[in-house]
Amino acid sequence: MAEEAERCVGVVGAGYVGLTTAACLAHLGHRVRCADIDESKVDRLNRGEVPISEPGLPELVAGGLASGRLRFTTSAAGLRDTDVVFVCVPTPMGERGEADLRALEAVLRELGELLSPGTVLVLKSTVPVGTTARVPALTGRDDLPAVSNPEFLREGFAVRDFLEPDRIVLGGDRGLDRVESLYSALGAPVVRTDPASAELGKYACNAFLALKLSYANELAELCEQVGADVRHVTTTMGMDDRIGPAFLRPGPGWGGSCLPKDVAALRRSARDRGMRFGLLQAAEHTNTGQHERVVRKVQELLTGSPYGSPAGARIGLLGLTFKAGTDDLRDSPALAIAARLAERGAVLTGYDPAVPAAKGGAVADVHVVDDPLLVAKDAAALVVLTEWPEFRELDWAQLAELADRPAVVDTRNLLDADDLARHGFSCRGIGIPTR
Ligand SMILES: NC(=O)c1ccc[n+]([C@@H]2O[C@H](COP(=O)([O-])OP(=O)(O)OC[C@H]3O[C@@H](n4cnc5c(N)ncnc54)[C@H](O)[C@@H]3O)[C@@H](O)[C@H]2O)c1
Ligand SMILES: O=c1ccn([C@@H]2O[C@H](COP(=O)(O)OP(=O)(O)O[C@H]3O[C@H](CO)[C@@H](O)[C@H](O)[C@H]3O)[C@@H](O)[C@H]2O)c(=O)[nH]1
Repeated sequence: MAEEAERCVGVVGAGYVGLTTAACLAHLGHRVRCADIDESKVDRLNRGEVPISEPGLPELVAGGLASGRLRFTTSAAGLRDTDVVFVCVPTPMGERGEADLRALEAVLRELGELLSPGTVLVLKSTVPVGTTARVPALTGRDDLPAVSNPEFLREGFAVRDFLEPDRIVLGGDRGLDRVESLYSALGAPVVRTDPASAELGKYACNAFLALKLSYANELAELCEQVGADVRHVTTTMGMDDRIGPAFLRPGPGWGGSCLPKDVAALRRSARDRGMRFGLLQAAEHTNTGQHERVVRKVQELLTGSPYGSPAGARIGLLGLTFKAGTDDLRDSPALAIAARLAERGAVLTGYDPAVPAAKGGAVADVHVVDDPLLVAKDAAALVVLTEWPEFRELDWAQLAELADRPAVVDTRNLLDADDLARHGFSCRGIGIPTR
């Protein structure tokens, strides 16, 4: 990388966003110092061990450490001589749906005490409108330009999305050139705007994705009522350029560490300003209803069997993470559905390729195993909750033999229902004709 590209950049938070930002900026030739309060995480990272599952990230971290361009520290003081600092700490859902900004505010107060005049403070965490404008008050400094630079990466594609973004959004009035120059090698389109529009733009995207998904899930329900196939309906929709094919796959409901909390925070922001934003409320309502619809499908499969209901029935769960390609369990619909089944007395065994049994303690209500065959053993029903492609390749003949009853609810429409029927499985998908 050219010598002039080398800048000293600070990153606070070494999670999905912070670690990806730090490793990718080092890859682009910048000198990066990344701080996190989690000592064991920092130790592991300095040894080149990446604690999250993201394709390409271990290689970038190793490369950054080897070149000396990337270093991890537990102390924000390690960021003293940086010239731009990206804040990437969590902004989880608070008790009333609002974004909990305590970690972010603590970091800003700390940075206010140590940064050199002129250091640009970049908020990459997802924050409600008005947060960037509060940076001078929170740092106690008016010589630190503040820029809103929301992040749009998806888990499982973090490195790719960072290095090939659809757009880079920068909101602020000072320091924008310096931040933009860090990304110049990417050649991505840049939206320059005011901080409020940048902050709201991020929520607007996630909320729109959630609306699209709830729409697809409601359509799927109607398809079942009228005998249509939601896959054909959404193909028809997706071929319209104005709609597009993405985010139309029905499923067990939308989850993950971002969509649910961001929809709730946007709704809260609207409510605080006297606006109801009923569309968001409807999308959330549909989403919790979707968990219940899956439980109902399991119940239907058990009706007429000796079990009659989930009470006391062994139910096997295939997939626990909120989507395939990640090991993240935060706000996973699979776990919400597991909780509802457990409430009705089901005995749950679960398998997920990204969740080793050793980590199974983190999954309430579910006995996590390392072998999908164990999930099927004596099961009254199986439920596919995450769209891991390897589930298609399972030996379904053997699963049928192991199960007490060959019955499956496929919430991702992942499996080949004809193939399953050949092995004697009765199968219920979402919004598709029943086998
Ligand atoms: N995960 C995603 O896909 C994604 C994508 C876009 C935006 N975001 C947003 O980015 C932000 C971070 O999300 P994430 O998923 O990377 O979080 P994360 O939980 O994966 O990581 C956050 C990191 O910050 C550290 N941290 C917490 N408090 C700290 C402090 N006071 N000082 C230093 N470090 C601290 C934690 O130890 C952790 O390592 C959130 O606002 C989120 O909404 C997340
Ligand atoms: O057709 C689809 C697509 C997605 N999902 C579900 O929707 C949820 C969210 O998926 P995805 O958006 O891929 O997950 P994240 O990695 O959380 O990414 C979202 O949240 C991030 C954090 O804000 C943003 O940066 C990303 O742009 C945004 O896509 C998951 O439960 C998916 O299973 C479906 O059910 N059907």
